[in-house]
Amino acid sequence: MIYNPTAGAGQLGRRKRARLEAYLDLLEDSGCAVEFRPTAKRGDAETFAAEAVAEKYDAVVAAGGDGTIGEVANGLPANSAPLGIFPLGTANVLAMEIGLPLDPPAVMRAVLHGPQTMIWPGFVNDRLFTIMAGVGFDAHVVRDLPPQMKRWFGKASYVIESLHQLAAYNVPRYRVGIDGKDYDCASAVVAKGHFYGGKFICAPHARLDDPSFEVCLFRMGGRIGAARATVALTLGLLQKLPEIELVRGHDVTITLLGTGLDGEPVQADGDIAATLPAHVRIGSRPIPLILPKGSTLAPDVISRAAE
Ligand SMILES: Nc1ncnc2c1ncn2[C@@H]1O[C@H](COP(=O)(O)OP(=O)(O)OP(=O)(O)O)[C@@H](O)[C@H]1O
Repeated sequence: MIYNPTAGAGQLGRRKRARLEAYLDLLEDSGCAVEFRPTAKRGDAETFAAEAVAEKYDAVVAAGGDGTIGEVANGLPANSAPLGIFPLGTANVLAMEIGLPLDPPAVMRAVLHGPQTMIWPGFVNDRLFTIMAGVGFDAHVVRDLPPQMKRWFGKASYVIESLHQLAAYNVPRYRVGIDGKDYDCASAVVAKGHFYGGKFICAPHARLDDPSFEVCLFRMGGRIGAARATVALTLGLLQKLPEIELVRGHDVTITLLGTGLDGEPVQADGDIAATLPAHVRIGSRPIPLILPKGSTLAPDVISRAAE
């Protein structure tokens, strides 16, 4: 189990540590031998995960938020043990995507007995992501959000930073090439999962187990465009906006339109992963992921739905 002690926010963070202790007790009570590796700094999770070969472990569990899961996934070797999740982060989007509840007994049941599926990660340049990558408004929010504010206010810090950005947003535009066809937009989310920033739906058809992306293009720029998209997303009405376009694809290139804004950020799974220009592609091999029983991504549920 690779554990990020800094994941999660303030008061809630302390409660999350209590949850972690409950996980560990339950695992030990059920007879599991757990090797527990807390991270000391950014990047440690990736280093630890590189040792998680299937011959040595039955599972490698990322205990933290989406950033920690992303680091673990980046480090996993080709013959890795399956990846499990103990959600202890601020947003926990991947846990929501697979339908994983947050209470320790349910999480433990999933890790011990849950089905597995293969998920196809994406890459931004050489950085792996599991849920989504984005440029534009959301990448600016992620880049400029002070870590201390995230610790104090948790999810609310994203709302505060979004309002701050809206007040002074100097919007660039991007050229997004999807499988060879170019689009011009003010923001773009290249999605592997359909949830975004919580239980908000951005790319309704994106699936972790599908080796393709659904790209959500935000055509309207400026503060009004960003504000409309933010409000519509939180109300579940994003797809009703005429300026939103969904495009499926496998290979995405993103460049800045115009000049003068060097170092434009690209966020992946809620952390800054690259600066433009960016090439976003599907990984060359899938990752084995442990699911909760009954997850809509579980292979048996999919085949039952197909019947
Ligand atoms: N010991 C550590 N000290 C400081 N930073 C760390 C440490 N271990 C990991 N990190 C970094 O902490 C960052 C945030 O972690 P993570 O995303 O898991 O939590 P979160 O931000 O609270 O959750 P979420 O991404 O679900 O909102 C990661 O980018 C990771 O690189």
